[in-house]
Amino acid sequence: MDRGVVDDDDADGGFIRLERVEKVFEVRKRTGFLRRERRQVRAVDSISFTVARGEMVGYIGPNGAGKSTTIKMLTGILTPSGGRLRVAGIDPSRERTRLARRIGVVFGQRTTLWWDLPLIDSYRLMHRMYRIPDRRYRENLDRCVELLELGGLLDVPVRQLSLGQRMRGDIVAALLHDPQVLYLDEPTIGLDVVSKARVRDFLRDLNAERGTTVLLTTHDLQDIEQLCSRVMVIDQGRLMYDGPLAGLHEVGESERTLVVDLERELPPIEAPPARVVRIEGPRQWLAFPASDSAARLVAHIAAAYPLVDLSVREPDIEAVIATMLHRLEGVAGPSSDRAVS
Ligand SMILES: Nc1ncnc2c1ncn2[C@@H]1O[C@H](COP(=O)(O)OP(=O)(O)OP(=O)(O)O)[C@@H](O)[C@H]1O
Repeated sequence: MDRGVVDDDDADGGFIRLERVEKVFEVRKRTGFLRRERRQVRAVDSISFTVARGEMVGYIGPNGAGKSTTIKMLTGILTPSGGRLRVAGIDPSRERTRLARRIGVVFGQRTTLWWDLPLIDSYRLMHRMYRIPDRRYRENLDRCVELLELGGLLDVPVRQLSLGQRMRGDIVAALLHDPQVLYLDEPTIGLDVVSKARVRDFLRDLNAERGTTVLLTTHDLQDIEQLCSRVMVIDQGRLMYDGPLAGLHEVGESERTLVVDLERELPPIEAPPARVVRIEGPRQWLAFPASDSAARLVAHIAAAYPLVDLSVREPDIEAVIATMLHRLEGVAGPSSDRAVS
């Protein structure tokens, strides 16, 4: 890192700001009986971006792309090997404790709650650990518990909670100290449809009411679609795309699928640009560009065909990214960052 000064909060246009940030890991690999080879893994490779205060941004990419490494640098757990990084004007690895008061982190696959304690005891411990003023703690707790419908679960030990309940419990824990930034790593993984909707509604309200800046890592495109106006795609440590989700669908040529149940077996539905890709009795599957409106297509089919039911299936995030990367490589070689605006 070049210097250790503390800037004002987003005085120069970014609440979260990365300039050519790198993280290189040294790994030793056994290559023979007593021989080990040293190798460098460039987990994050010269990434630059800014996130404005109050933005909700998706941060996605294939496994091993460098997402967690970025988040760990943003929380101060890891120190960058190069470049410059600031969150709310703070250099995370130098002032981790000061930063901790301003950020909240939720890891979908892990919990920050005490496994054997009732939920409320974990919150009480956090109240003390973060030295949250009593009134603020009470207000935040009451509000989060009400909105996430955890009232009846506060006395239940964490290990007895369902995954969805535990996840909501973790989100409350991350918000008790009123953080300005929230990092969410797979916050809806493994949740049922109702729990996913509840978590997404809550995050949307939090962002609208408090202006909390959110960086979201997910494998669920609907998380991005419903929460983020902007998405960044990282691959092999490099930023490959930064823009709206619709643009990612375009560059990834992704398609959604409309599953239509008709009253009876009929010839293939005609609704261009959608095309029928499968028919089984009265059920037909239609693929259409993911950047197109599903509502228009549904209205057209509903007006022209005898419908019983229909549903929309989202494209798989990995498939969208794979197509996008393939196209970019085809255009300008693997190190292209052309899509980054
Ligand atoms: N502590 C470490 N030591 C050595 N290599 C590491 C370490 N942490 C991560 N890596 C390597 O850095 C690269 C990026 O890993 P990272 O965990 O950031 O990816 P990710 O995008 O979060 O992946 P996933 O979606 O699987 O969680 C991978 O090649 C990984 O093996």
